[in-house]
Amino acid sequence: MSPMGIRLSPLGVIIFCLLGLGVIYHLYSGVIANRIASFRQAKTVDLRELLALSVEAAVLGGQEVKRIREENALHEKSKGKTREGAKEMLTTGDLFSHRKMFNLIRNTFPNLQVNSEEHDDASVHETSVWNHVIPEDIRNTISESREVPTESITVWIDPLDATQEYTEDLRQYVTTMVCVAVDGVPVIGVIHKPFSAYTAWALVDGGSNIKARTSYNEKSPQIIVSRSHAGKVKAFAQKAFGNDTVIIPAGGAGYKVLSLLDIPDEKHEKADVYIHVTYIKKWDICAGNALLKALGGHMTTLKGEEIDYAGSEASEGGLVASINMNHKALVDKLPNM
Ligand SMILES: Nc1ncnc2c1ncn2[C@@H]1O[C@H](COP(=O)(O)O)[C@@H](OP(=O)(O)O)[C@H]1O
Ligand SMILES: [Mg+2]
Ligand SMILES: [Mg+2]
Ligand SMILES: [Mg+2]
Repeated sequence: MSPMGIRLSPLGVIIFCLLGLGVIYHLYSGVIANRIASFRQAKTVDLRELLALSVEAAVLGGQEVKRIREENALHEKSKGKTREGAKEMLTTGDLFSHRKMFNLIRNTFPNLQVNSEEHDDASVHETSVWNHVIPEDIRNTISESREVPTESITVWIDPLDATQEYTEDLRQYVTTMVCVAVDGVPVIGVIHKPFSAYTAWALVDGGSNIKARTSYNEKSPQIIVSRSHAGKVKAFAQKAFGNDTVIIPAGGAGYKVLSLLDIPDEKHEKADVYIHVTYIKKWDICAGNALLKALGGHMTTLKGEEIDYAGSEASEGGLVASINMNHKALVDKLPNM
């Protein structure tokens, strides 16, 4: 007899414990499975998968950008001012594209550090997850997977580049962009043009679906610059390359990088060098930097320093981008800011 007068059968105790464990397992099996899955995928990510996911995210974001423009439902507002005092615009296109792009990437790889230009205060539940199907063009170009530690990755998203031009209905300048940096070095770049359904992608030391043009004018380069955040870039370029230098003002950092490459679009302007002299953010330039790097080109600060795509969003020191020319000689021609 037990002290309480109740006799405990050992078999009964065992059955009771097993039942208890069963109930606990039933209640928490989902949680446990998720923990195991996230522990497994916490360690490494395949860059080829991440490239395919980045393309998918840029395309899906682009669909939102296009839809909102076509419905004329931009609801534009100012979210602040740049250091130089220009209005920083936010539209429904930026926000809806952000929701698609950010959530698709985070739902697929919950442990990745993803930095988007936009934020979603409404925290809308967007549950889409990538289907892990790598498109044929990527599989044909990049035959192997490449695993890297998850903790070394920073993803930069620009859900809508050239928002100013988007509000002015200058659709050709608009892009969506995804960039993946490993230890701060840009390795994946995706620039998507929603209004012409064109996507450029590249994985450094892996492959790309875009090439450099066959020739560039190194002596008297045509310089592509910002049209809405120009600062003193025109005088800067003329000081370096002479008063007759052809300056092409254009919207969007993504658009300007593509203008240096061999893009199959007659209407997309062509330039030899891209220069920006005001402050800019890493989501604006990382994808272009990765694309150029993959094709043998360069994007640096105006002093020729590499840009570190880890840490804060700020990129000080302006930028100069070129391909198939002597980048160091180009930097040496630039005046001191
Ligand atoms: N001085 C500045 N401060 C903050 N953002 C800047 C900037 N100059 C350019 N940008 C951003 O860089 C992108 C390209 O600019 P531009 O078209 O003038 O060349 C734009 O991105 P978003 O449209 O994504 O905001 C723009 O907002
Ligand atoms: Mg913006
Ligand atoms: Mg941008
Ligand atoms: Mg943007």
